[in-house]
Order: sequence, then structure tokens, then C-alpha cells
Amino acid sequence: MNYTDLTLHTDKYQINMMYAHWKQGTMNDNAVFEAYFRNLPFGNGFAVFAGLERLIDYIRKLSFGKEILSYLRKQEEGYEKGFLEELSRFRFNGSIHAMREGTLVFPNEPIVRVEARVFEAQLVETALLNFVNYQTLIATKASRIKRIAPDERLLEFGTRRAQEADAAIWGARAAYIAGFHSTSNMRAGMLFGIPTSGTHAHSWVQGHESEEEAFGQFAEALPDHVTLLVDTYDTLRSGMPNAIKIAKQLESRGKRMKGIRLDSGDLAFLSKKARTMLDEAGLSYVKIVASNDLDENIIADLKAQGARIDVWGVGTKLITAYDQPALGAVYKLVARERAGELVPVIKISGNPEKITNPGVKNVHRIIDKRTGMAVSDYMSMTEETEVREGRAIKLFDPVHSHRVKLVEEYDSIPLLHSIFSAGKLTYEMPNLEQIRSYHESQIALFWPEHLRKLNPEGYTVNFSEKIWELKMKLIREHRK
Ligand SMILES: Nc1ncnc2c1ncn2[C@@H]1O[C@H](COP(=O)(O)OP(=O)(O)OP(=O)(O)O)[C@@H](O)[C@H]1O
Ligand SMILES: O=P(O)(O)OC[C@H]1O[C@H](OP(=O)(O)OP(=O)(O)O)[C@H](O)[C@@H]1O
Ligand SMILES: O=C(O)c1cccnc1
Repeated sequence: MNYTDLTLHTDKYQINMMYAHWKQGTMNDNAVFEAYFRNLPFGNGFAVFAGLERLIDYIRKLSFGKEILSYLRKQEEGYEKGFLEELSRFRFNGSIHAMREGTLVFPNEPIVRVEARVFEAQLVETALLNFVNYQTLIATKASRIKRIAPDERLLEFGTRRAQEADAAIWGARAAYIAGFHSTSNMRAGMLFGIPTSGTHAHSWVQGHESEEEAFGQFAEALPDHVTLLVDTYDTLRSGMPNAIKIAKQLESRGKRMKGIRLDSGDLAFLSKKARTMLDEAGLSYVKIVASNDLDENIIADLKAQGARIDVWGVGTKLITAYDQPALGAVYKLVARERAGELVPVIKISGNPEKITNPGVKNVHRIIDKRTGMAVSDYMSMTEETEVREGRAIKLFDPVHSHRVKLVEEYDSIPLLHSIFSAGKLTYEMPNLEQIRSYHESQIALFWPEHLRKLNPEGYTVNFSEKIWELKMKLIREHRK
């Protein structure tokens, strides 16, 4: 059994549509799909795009091998032999544009655009959304935590509670992009080069005759990496005094204990007490690590209570995006080939939010020349050149359509980059450190009003006049 081949990591309806296109003779018609989400998660003011690296790897490896073809042959749909032969020759020969990982992204703007034969573009929908939805969600959650604790160390502890193994490692990577400092997951460390860190569990203490012996043995084994978990029996009466004893023994060997970890009880009260005890013992360099179902709200609360915590270990609430476990990014057809030409298409809905934005689009971030800060994003048709040439543009606010703004003086940053062109990888893949610092530079483009945790100021994604008119025209045509 090959657990790693993702070619069939797709919904059956994609295979059925591919089959129907093959039967109908339209499989080679070109199509353009755009992925975007409609609502920001967690009431946040932005999302952090992630998932591209995995998408690239998936696209490059797509191929229908023998095992897959024989499985498809057995399906009750009775796919014809010619279709399976077609699949055996399949590879992705289309083009993909996407945002760079770590980019701050907003509702309704395309974050990935796929232009390919409909046969190819349809297949990849499910996996693309699966990667992007999860990783973007976790990077966004991690970014919320980072905004609350910008100066402390953030450790990702989530694997044991993650929704299985893939989520654990790609979630750890997403958290690192958004500013976490390390992960406890060794496979994520090895695969992605994320720094790893670890303390010890309660079982280490329970597994010895006394807490003091447990601490002593641990310090003996890893004298340069000692962070002691002090809450197994009684934090202030036993854990802390024993930890201080060990720290002093380490000092006599010229070593410094790194930290103590609190994992239960009132973390504000205990951290203040622990800090005082450490300082009074001349151990002001020993850090205080806290864990126990932490998230950005509890961390903010603990900080407001004056908790003396230097390092936050965050697991469950981060890796599962506990308070909002799904991002709703969708993948919509925006143009299709008709008589050899690409024509824009729309999907109408009674719910205005669900009416799609037609046409093949670019996204630019509009930067105020005076402040260097982002003022809004601007979607235009790929054939429109004004924004690329820095000429005056009209911003149409799609939510408040009476608000039209003429902008003449601005800088603009194109957000969609070529990833694949005619099946060839065109993107020079940044390493994880570069992605992480790119993300930091992205954050610096935004006013704090957009970044705050609670009720952030909405950041606008505008249409060009052309997109606006096209959308209105297609809606009118459909009404008829
Ligand atoms: N001072 C505080 N203010 C707000 N929340 C806190 C404070 N101290 C701890 N918490 C949080 O309260 C929640 C409840 O902790 P809980 O009572 O379940 O843990 P516990 O009983 O102390 O430990 P255990 O994990 O062993 O059950 C945790 O999410 C913890 O992070
Ligand atoms: O609380 P999280 O944010 O998920 O962080 C990871 C938790 O995992 C460990 O606990 P363990 O699995 O031993 O269970 P516990 O919660 O009973 O301590 C650790 O002590 C943290 O409490
Ligand atoms: O290193 C730790 O302290 C750790 C790692 C994973 C989960 N809980 C704690």
C-alpha cells in the first residue's frame, strides 16, 4: 500500500466530470479557476496564506500509476478503457499563479489561479483546497497568537492532538511561518528545518522515587537542556524548591538551567510566585515556560494579570484551530474556452456573497507612497495594464458600490506569482526562513488597526471598473 501517492486525493465527482469531458470531447478545452475564501477566520482582520509548497509537490508528482488505474477500472461507473488510457498519459501541463506563502490575504481575492485543460484543472481542486484551507487557517491562528506575544518565545506543542499526522507537520510549518520559534515534532524539524525543542513529561517525575531524584537525573543526562516540569505534586512547595536545588547544582558545574515549566493551576499566580522564588535564589536567568490549553485569549488575559511567563507552549488550540476548525476557501470557474477563445463566466446565487467574480484576475497591493503602508488590494483583469504601469486607477468597493475612489499616486505590489507555466515549475522556491521573514515584512505593511485581535478595522479589496462592469453585465444577461 502506497500511503503517500496523492493522485487520487480528489473527490469522485472530479473523476466523473473528467470522464464526462472525455466522452463529450471537451477535455482539452482550457479553463481558468480561482481559489479564494469569503470570510476571515476567528474574527481576524487578515489571513496568512500557506500551503503552496505542498501544492507544488503534489502537482509535480501527479500521475496515474498501475495500482490507481486498476482501482479505477473496478469502479461501478464502468469508466471505459480509452479514458483509463488517457489517464495513464496524464500529467499537469497547465499554469498556476499563486500568492507567496506568508502573504497577508483577504476575502474574495484569488490566492491561487489555475489555467489548464479543464481535464487537469478539475482534478486538482480538492487537494488544492485541502492544503490551502488547512495551512492558511493554522498560519492565521498562529499569527493571532504571535500578535499577542510578539516578544516571547512560542513553542508549537500540538502533534498529539492534531487531526492526524499530516496536519501535525504541515500545521507546525504554518505556525513557524507566522512567527512561532520551534516545534516539538521531530519529523517536522527534519523535513522542513524548523528548530525543535522539548522539556519533559509528568511521567519522568512519576517514574522516579522522588521529584528531586527525577530532576537530578534529567539534569545529569542533558545538563545544557534542562527545563523542569514543576507541577507534578505541588508546584510551590515541592516542584520549585527542587528545581532551584538542581539549578544551584548545575551552577556549581558551571552550567545554567534553562527553565521551569508550569502546566496546571493558576498560571498568573504561579508564574509570579515562581519568578520571585527564582530571583531570590539568584536565578533570574531561568525562564518560565507555561502550557495547558493556551490560546491567544488566555495568553492575553494572563499578560493582563501580570503573569511572568517568558515562553508559551501552545498545542491543541493552535493545531486544531479549535475555535474555528475550517477555512471556507472555494475554487470557482472564472473563464472557459468557447470556440477557441477564453470567455469569462459567472455563478449567480440568491446569496449575493456567493455570486462569483468573473474573468481572469490579478491582485495588486496598493501602497501609499507617503507612508509606505498598504491601503487596499486591487483586483483587475489580467489584460488591464494601468496598475502595472502605475497610472491612475479607479477603486470600486464591491461591498459599498457607491464608493469609487480615484488613486493617482501609489506604489503597487503584484501578489500573484507564476508558479507553473505550461507544466514547468517557474517559481524559485524560497526556503522556510525566507518565507518566515517575508511574512514579517508583510505584517509591517499594515496598520495596527487591521492587525488587532478584537474587532479589527476591515481592509478593503477593490475591483477595477472593468471587473465591476463585467460582473454587472453578466448578472443582467443571466436575469434575461
Ligand atoms: N490566571 C489565569 N487566568 C485565566 N486562565 C487561566 C489562568 N491560569 C490558567 N488558566 C487557564 O485555565 C484553563 C483551565 O485549566 P484547568 O483548570 O483545566 O487546568 P488545571 O486543572 O489547572 O490542570 P490540568 O491540566 O491538570 O487539569 C487552562 O486553559 C489554563 O491555561
Ligand atoms: O495543552 P496544549 O496546548 O495542548 O499543549 C500540549 C499539552 O500536552 C502535554 O500535556 P499532556 O498530553 O500530558 O496532557 P495534560 O493536558 O493532561 O497535561 C503538555 O503538558 C501540554 O499541557
Ligand atoms: O516539550 C514539551 O514540554 C511538550 C511537548 C509536547 C507536548 N507537551 C509538552
